[in-house]
Amino acid sequence: MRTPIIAGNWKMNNTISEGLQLVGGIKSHNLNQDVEAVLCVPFTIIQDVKKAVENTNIKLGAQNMHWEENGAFTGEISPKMLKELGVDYVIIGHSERRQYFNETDITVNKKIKAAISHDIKPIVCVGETLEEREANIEKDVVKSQILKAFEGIEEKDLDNIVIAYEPIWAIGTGKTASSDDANDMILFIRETIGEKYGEKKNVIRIQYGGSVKPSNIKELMDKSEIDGALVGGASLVAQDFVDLINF
Ligand SMILES: O=C(CO)COP(=O)(O)O
Repeated sequence: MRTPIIAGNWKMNNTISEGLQLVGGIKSHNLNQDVEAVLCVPFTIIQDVKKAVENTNIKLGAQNMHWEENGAFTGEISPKMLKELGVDYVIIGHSERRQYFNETDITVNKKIKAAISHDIKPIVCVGETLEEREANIEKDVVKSQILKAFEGIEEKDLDNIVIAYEPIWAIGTGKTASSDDANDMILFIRETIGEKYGEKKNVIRIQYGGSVKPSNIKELMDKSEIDGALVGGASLVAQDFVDLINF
């Protein structure tokens, strides 16, 4: 049985005061304890959100990190720094980072390895563009992203890795992949993991992301292969995030 995991990706939103107000709104509700709830917040708020979620089951995540522990990498944040802040999860290879900040399959792979070696759980993002889907190559694209991301990753680490399938055309557009299409791709990702790791494919958790909201979460979560959601816009509204966790 895989524990459902619903993670909010705040992206570049919320000052400290705005973020604390949002967390306060979320905490004022009862949350389904059978669902793992994660907040992936900007670096500037991590310490404050960490304090705010003490004594709750809400987990803390970052949205990116460098793979080195320290060094001459101006503007970067290292896994060691995140670990000291008590971060549980880190999003790796989000499509916005691949698109705007030159994230590649090679850096994604290095970051996954660095996260694991620092005991931070990576949420590894994959997904195709609209052009790739229209050209019917979406599965080739996603398979290639998965195989490159997992290069050199050991079987024992799969318990601590989450994959997020986020079709780029569904992010922030209001267009959700149909629950059948999302389930179909996530099954394909699971089979790809199975080709490399055998039965371990059944333990790795795979989320769907892209315009997930309270009105479509249940249909997605009812699907056999979908273990959770990575949520942008709807995670910025306390009531919506609570409704997602309590789907
Ligand atoms: O990119 C996403 C989460 O990482 C999805 O964003 P939206 O939920 O706003 O479409």
